[in-house]
Amino acid sequence: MISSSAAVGLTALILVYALFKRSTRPSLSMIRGPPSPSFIFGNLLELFQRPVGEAEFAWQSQYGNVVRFKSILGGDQLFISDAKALRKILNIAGDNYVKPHSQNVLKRMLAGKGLFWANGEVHKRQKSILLPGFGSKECKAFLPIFKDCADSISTKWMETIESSNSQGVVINVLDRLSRGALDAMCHAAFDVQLNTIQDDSHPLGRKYRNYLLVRDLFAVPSAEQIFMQASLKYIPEGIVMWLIENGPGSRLARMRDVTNVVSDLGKEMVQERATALLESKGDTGIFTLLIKANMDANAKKRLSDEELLAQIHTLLLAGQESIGTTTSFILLELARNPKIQSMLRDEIRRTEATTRERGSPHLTATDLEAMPYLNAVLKEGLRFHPIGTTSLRMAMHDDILPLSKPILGVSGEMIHEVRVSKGTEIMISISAYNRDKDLWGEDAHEFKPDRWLDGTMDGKESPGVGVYANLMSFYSGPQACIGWRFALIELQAFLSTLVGKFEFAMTDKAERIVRMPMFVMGSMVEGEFDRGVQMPLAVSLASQNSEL
Ligand code: HEM
Repeated sequence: MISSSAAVGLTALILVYALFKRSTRPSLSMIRGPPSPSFIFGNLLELFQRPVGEAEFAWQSQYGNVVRFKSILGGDQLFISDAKALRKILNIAGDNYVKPHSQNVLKRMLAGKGLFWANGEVHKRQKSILLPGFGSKECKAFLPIFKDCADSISTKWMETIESSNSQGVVINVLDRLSRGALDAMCHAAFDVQLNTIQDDSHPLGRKYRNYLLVRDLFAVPSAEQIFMQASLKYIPEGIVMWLIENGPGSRLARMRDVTNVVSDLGKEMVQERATALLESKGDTGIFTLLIKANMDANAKKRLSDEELLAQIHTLLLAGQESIGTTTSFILLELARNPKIQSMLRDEIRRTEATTRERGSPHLTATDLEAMPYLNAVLKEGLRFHPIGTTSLRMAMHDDILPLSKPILGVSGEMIHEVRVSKGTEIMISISAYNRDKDLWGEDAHEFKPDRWLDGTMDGKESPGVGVYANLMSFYSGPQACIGWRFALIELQAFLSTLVGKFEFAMTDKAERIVRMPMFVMGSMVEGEFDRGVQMPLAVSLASQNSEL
């Protein structure tokens, strides 16, 4: 156990080192930003203990898309949501902006030395191995798997409604959606059928579900936890990793526990399947790509054993949390906006009817792609509720960031470009970019799928960031989400199936949903934070005739 005097000593060392480092770094003092309520915590408590967007949107509205705020011990950090600056950081000069080790140690602990963690050449090698598995054709081929998972979720919800003997029932929709996303990921990428939708007994299902989000891991961190997390940058990576791997505390123990379960499953899958997969010719399945790279004779293309397990872990983590949470936030918006929900259901029913007429049992990927309202709802959901809300990057060299729109400096002068010096940490705000009124309109803070259909978005100059619909939700540049096509098809399958069959309405608890910043954004009910993440909606069978 680490004694309290050792903790005090470590904190004192951090303090001295942080103050020394700060005095040697050129300041960003020309840039305006919010007053810091505390020298120790800076503005971090506003960002990490309050709902997502509360501080960010207020800063964006008052200071613009580049804001200086305080991290711990008076250190300056930049908060950026300006499209041109983001393009420079992520697309043009990506090699200069790396994931800082304060974040990377956690990512390494959560998912090993995989894509989430990797920087530079290691990242390029790892990504080039996996990319062929995430092409458009490859992802479309997963549609039957996604559809099966959506049908299984429907069956479970149907059983709950029938057993309640009432028209509708309150269901925490996030639960089965997360299980469905985990099952879909395992089946599509690794050909393993967990069936956690039906049965909660699989160890991975039980341990993994909502792993990142539950209260004992990342939800609503205490001030001390926020301080420790921010101070990791002042401690060498090796020491931090040792502390994470050996340190006391229930959060660390839980993280280690889950990592062990995933590693065991990964090793089992590799042992069982490696020989058969290696013999398969021309197979670009995700697991095959990983196994073949692990055996590659060329060291420059090889994936080590440790990296192979890390990719499995990374994909399970990324594929599950993201889809379950995004779908449940979109269902929340549909419950808040019955007219939008009804219009979407009408489009689903019309398309299903056409599909039946041509003798096809299910909507195909082409059908889903051709549904304007479904895709408008999806884009708006991703814009409004991007589950990865921020991402940290650190400048390796001095640089100049161009701006789409000048900002007012502290002395009243207009600033057209921002000078960043080596070591500057940048908080990329995905959520603020996605609400920038210059890009999305004066009603950017409204959930309005019509903006994608009524010409509002036409004729606007492309901001040049993002991989889908100019949104930052899947990030941008070489480190953008590898699974974005996979995610879109899965979201289309989940939404079209579930909204076609069920009607979603608000509940008292749903009125109290707040979006809390965790590793990814989570939905919690005000007054019930001790219950972790949830999305309690009233679910009933949708009437067969829903035309408005
Ligand atoms: C709605 C769904 C999803 C959203 C909004 C989303 C969002 C993101 C974001 C914002 C990042 C960048 C994180 C950062 O560097 O700070 C990212 C990276 C990543 N995502 Fe997703 N994601 C989604 C679904 C998926 C799925 C389904 C998979 C896997 C099948 C996946 C795999 C990954 C991986 C491996 C990375 C790391 C990529 C790299 O560093 O090159 N994601 N995702």
